Formats: sequence, C-alpha cells, structure tokens
Amino acid sequence: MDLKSNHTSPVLTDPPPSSQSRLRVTSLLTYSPPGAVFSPGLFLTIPRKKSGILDDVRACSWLDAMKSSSPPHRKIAKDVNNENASSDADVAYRIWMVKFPSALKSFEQITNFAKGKRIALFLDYDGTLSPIVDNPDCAFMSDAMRATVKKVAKYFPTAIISGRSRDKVYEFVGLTELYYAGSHGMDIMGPVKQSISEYHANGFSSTDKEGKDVNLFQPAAEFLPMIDKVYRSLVESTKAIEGANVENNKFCVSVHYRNVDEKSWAMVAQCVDDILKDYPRLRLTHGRKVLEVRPVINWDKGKAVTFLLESLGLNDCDDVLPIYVGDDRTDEDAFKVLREGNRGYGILVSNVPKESNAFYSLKDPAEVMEFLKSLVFWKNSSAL
Ligand SMILES: O=P(O)(O)OC[C@H]1O[C@H](O[C@H]2O[C@H](CO)[C@@H](O)[C@H](O)[C@H]2O)[C@H](O)[C@@H](O)[C@@H]1O
Repeated sequence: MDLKSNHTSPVLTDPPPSSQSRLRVTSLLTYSPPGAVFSPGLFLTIPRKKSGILDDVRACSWLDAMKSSSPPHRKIAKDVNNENASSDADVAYRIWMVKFPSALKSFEQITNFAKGKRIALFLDYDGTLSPIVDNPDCAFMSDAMRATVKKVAKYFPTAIISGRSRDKVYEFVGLTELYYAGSHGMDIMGPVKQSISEYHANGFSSTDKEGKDVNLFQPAAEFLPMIDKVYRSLVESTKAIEGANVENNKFCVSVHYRNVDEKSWAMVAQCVDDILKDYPRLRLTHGRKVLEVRPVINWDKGKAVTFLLESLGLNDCDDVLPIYVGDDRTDEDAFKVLREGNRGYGILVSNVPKESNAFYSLKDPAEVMEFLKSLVFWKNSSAL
C-alpha cells in the first residue's frame, strides 16, 4: 500500500444490513488470504440462530480449523511401534524442506543477496522468540534470546510484530531499542523520523517508556470500547468451560482453548460465534489453539511491515532487504507482502510441513536464535 497516497482510514464500513446473519468466509478458513474478507462477494448468506449449537456446517469447519491449528510436535525419539509413523513424518518434512529450505543451511545464499543492502528485521513473538507454552502469561523468552535480539538490533532496525497487546509484548521482551507493533499490527509504536500523523488520522505523537519521542499508529482506535466489552462478555460466557482462557490484546481478543478438553471445543466456538453474531464489525481468525476476535479492518501484519518500513524511510528502496520471521497464520500476511513485491524474505518457524508464503524455514525458536546470531557474526565479519 502506498501510504503517502492513501489518506483514508483503513477501517472498513459495515457490511450492508441483512435480515439474515451472514457468515464471513474468513470464519471458515484456517487462515484468511489477505483481501478475502473485504469483498462483499465473499460473504456467505447462512441463516444464523441466536441460540442453540453451532450450525453443523460451520461447526465442522471451525472444529477442523481448531484441530489443525497447532500440530503436535514431531517426535524426535522413535519408539518401535511408532517407527513407521515417525519416518513418514520425517520424509514429509524433508520433502517440505525442499520447498522451504532451512534459513540456516541457506545462510550463504541469504547473505549473498543481502550484500550491499540494509537488512530490516521483523520478528513475531510467540512461537518465534519464545516457545509455545500452556499458559500464555508464562511465555517468557530466554535471557540468551533477549541478548541475541539486543545484539541484532544494534546492526539492523528491528521490530517485534505480535498478536499480543503492545504493552504485554514489551513487558516480555523489555528492549527499548526495538520498534513494537501489538494487536497483530493494529498498535504500532514507531520512529518519529517520518511523521506518521502526517499521513493518517489514526497516527499521533507520543513518548515511550524512556521518554523518547515516538509515533503511535492505531488504525482500529475506534474499536477500543467495543473490544473491551467483547472481552468482558467472553470472560463471562466461557467461565464455565474448564481451561478456557480469554486474553485482552487491546484491539483484539484471544480465546485460548489449548487447555480445554477437546470435547468442549465446540462450546468455546459457540461462545465466540455468539459474539460475532452480535458484532458484525468483528471477525474471527485462527491461531495456535486460539480463536481471535478482531475488527473488520483492512489492516494486518503485512500492512504493519509496510507501514514500519515507510516510517523508517526504508520502503521501496532497492538497497533494503526486509526479513520477517514468524510461526503463525497471521504472519502469512507479512510473508505475502514480502514475496509479492519480491521485496524480502519470509522465514516460517515450523517443525511440521505447512503451506506458506515464506521462502525459508527454521525449526523452532532455538534455530531462530542461531539464525539471528549468524546475522550478527556475518555483519561483524563483513565490516572487517
Ligand atoms: O503474533 P504472536 O506474537 O505469535 O502472538 C500470537 C498469539 O500468541 C499467544 O498465544 C500463543 O502462545 C501461547 C504461549 O505460548 C500459547 O499458550 C497459545 O496456545 C498460542 O496461541 C498469545 O497468548 C495470543 O494472545 C497471541 O495472539
């Protein structure tokens, strides 16, 4: 998106009223191709009841998406009975890696391409810098990872782009030298170099935790009271479901079902569906064992990457190589932006085969750390 030429708000207008509730296509997809939600032609018309169990067709799609939302880790150790299953998984993973080669093994290729270019780094948080854990409040990154991110940010402009609220992800990472985008890019704290407010009604100047001048960009600002209300409703409606956990991510709400017995997943989906019926300006996306309710606006992690590049003065420059590392479906929007414009590299963190718009892969956060360390080493040695 050309930010300079787009002075309009990214907030989309309400879909036209209908006597029937309409189910957005995105609700049915495991991840939504960017743009899919916004075309009126992509709205399905399905009568929706206010109460009762989820309609069968939607229940199946939601539950399928919920089941596939965070594949179990691949078994490293093989037991005798499982040997065939394990080796099948290994073969499938190796075949997949032909399409998405390891960013570590392809490091020379990446740095050859990066020669003479300025790298800009974009890092997702959960599952990328910190391992996936049962309790979202305990997804701490290791001190070693923090030290590595700190080093990497010395050499390359670095931003964290997370589904968490910006405050929460800052609390986890704790590095003032980075840029932060929370709520899947709907809450960006960026540099003042190029005034964001100059281009967008939703941008304004502020100061960070250290009193440094920054620009804030919140394209979904008008949704704040609605999201807060929805958060409280979901806390209330899911409280009887053992293990369900609702997280307020400021401009979106996450309903976690990782610790809910699979038999009760339909109940979790029902609570979310009831909310979506009441709030047509909100939509659903799927994450790793999490249902996320967010505003229907034309904004995502991909747009956040473009926005940050623009505000860093690095957009549309032939000598800039953006690299985005992420593990989640919401990161695909960013991978797609980099791939489509042939602008940079997406690196998918996954230890199982997944369809993706990324170019390369890394197995887990440990490999992410190794990759970041290699970048620092390469930069140091190429400066000699
Ligand atoms: O964009 P991200 O930084 O990857 O954030 C996406 C969501 O991550 C968190 O949930 C995931 O990680 C949790 C901790 O490991 C895990 O328990 C949960 O099952 C995962 O879905 C976070 O809690 C969500 O709010 C983020 O939207």
